[in-house]
Amino acid sequence: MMELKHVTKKYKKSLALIDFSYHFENGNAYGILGVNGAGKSTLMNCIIQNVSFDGELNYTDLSIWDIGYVPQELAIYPELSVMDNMLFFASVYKVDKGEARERSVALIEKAGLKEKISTKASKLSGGMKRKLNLITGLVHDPKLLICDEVCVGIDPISRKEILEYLKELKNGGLNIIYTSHYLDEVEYLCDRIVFLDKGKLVLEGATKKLIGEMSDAENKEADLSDVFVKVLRKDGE
Ligand SMILES: Nc1ncnc2c1ncn2[C@@H]1O[C@H](COP(=O)(O)OP(=O)(O)OP(=O)(O)O)[C@@H](O)[C@H]1O
Repeated sequence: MMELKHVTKKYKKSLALIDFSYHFENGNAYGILGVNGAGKSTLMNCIIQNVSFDGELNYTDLSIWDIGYVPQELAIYPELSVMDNMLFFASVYKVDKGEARERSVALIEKAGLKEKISTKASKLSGGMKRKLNLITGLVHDPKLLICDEVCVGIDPISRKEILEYLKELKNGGLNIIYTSHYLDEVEYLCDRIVFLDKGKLVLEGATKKLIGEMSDAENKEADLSDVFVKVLRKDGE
């Protein structure tokens, strides 16, 4: 799908990503994990070329138009209705008008927002805004969906529905790069995990394998949060 080689992103006062090299392969959901400030959003911003960086980024069988990006900060238009937000994002991606309408209605229904289809985004609840934010990233039927903390503020039932939907899309061939501090989400959805620490890739591996190794080592039923703590907790913490 794409390869990053020696990618480094320097902001004025910080090195957010340091010499990051990784080959993202088709058919996977990748979880990007790290503590606050580890460089997760920066990595995503490099992948969608939202920021300048040093190093190489090569998409192999996709283009920037095949990527859907759902940012951590809401990126919807408050004065536009739910439907018009969808149609706006579809037009950005040059989706045919008829197709855009059809896909938008289907996604709005899937997100449980059918009754709000004509409501201005500003009048939605926080969780509904999040759902709209997510489905705008899917309106052009991307090959890769990048999700940065998409379930923050969403109630547990809707969160479960969203994750099940993402899993369904993944099983249907959508590649996903996902970051969240809710490790149960990442464990459920992601086949592989990339751990970042202070901008550096410190470990990557298959989710099940990492958890299995941890279970053996600790002689208990471990989960992804055990792996996270083991990999990223510093001595003395
Ligand atoms: N636009 C920016 N200008 C300056 N520094 C930035 C900018 N964006 C991020 N940084 C810095 O880069 C580092 C990595 O930030 P980033 O947002 O990528 O981390 P993160 O892992 O996504 O964190 P979080 O889990 O809190 O969202 C931090 O030190 C942050 O302060």
